[in-house]
Amino acid sequence: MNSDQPTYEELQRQALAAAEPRRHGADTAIACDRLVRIFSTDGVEVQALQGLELTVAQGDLMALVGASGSGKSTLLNILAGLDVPTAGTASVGGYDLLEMSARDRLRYRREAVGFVWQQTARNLLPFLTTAQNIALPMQLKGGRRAAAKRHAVRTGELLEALEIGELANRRPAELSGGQQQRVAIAVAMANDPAVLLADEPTGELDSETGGAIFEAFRTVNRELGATVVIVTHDPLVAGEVRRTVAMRDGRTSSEVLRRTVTDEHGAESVSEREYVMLDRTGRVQLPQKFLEALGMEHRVAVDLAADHIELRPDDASASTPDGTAADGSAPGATAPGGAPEAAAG
Ligand SMILES: Nc1ncnc2c1ncn2[C@@H]1O[C@H](COP(=O)(O)OP(=O)(O)OP(=O)(O)O)[C@@H](O)[C@H]1O
Repeated sequence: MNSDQPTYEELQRQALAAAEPRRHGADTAIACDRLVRIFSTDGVEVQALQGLELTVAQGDLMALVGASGSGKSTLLNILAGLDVPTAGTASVGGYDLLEMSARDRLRYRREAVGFVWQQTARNLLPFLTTAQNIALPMQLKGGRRAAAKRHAVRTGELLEALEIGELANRRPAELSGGQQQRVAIAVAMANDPAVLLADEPTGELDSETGGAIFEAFRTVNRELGATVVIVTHDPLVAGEVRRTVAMRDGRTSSEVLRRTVTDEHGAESVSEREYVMLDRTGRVQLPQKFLEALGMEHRVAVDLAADHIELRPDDASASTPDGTAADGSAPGATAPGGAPEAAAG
């Protein structure tokens, strides 16, 4: 037997390790591991989530992007406690989203997460004023009678933080779309949730108003300490956050991290870096544009270098028996235009 071949015991150990749930640090707000959601309608199954992995740290402000049908809303509904995954694990703010009892689920939705919908009208009760809409989630949560004073204080804090104090006594019909969304953010933050989720919150607004709403999310993230996840098609929003995660075919496929760097003259600029997800079995999903640029399909040649891994187009069929490529170059030569490189851990 080839000595490079793993033994049966090694294979068994690797399989058991891969099946173990991932461990997450105490500063993790959202952790999804191999999340699957299958919908069945009229005997047809749709795999909306296909083993999705996502970790969001406490205090993050993150955008989730992806083509229509990639599974963004499905994920958000699960994180909001409105839908239950078919398999995998998901936890938010310490709540296990698969194992929750009906009672815990209700408490989770009232206290642990806040939600802002795209349809402005869906976020607010039309017959209540702004202040009453904000106070309602606190009243539903219940508590002692003395809580009324605490509710009023919290309502005041949110009116001030979101700069909507002058709208306190107006009903939703007396507010613009942008004002309604700012009130909706205040309502979602009423019970001080660990996580604030928003599905296309700027989708019905013009770009200037959308920018102001995004600023409101930034405020609750910075000043009220909420972890914020925004599903968006808006490139302005996606380009403004530190982390943008892209979904493809029911999985997280890549992400862009941005950070502000200061040069030796003190001038600040934003540097961007794109990463692809590496799952624990070693799978990566390479950007389609890279694959197309080098005509890569079916299989690629892979080599380990000192500090990275190199991927090249499959040249096996073009090689001559002595190992030189048909074009005369040495085996493993860098492909024209440079080859995409996968992150090495
Ligand atoms: N309740 C459902 N029943 C059956 N199929 C569903 C259901 N909800 C979503 N799907 C399917 O799951 C897949 C993912 O849908 P999802 O709404 O999560 O995508 P999305 O990325 O949010 O799309 P969009 O940007 O258009 O809102 C799609 O193929 C969709 O048709």
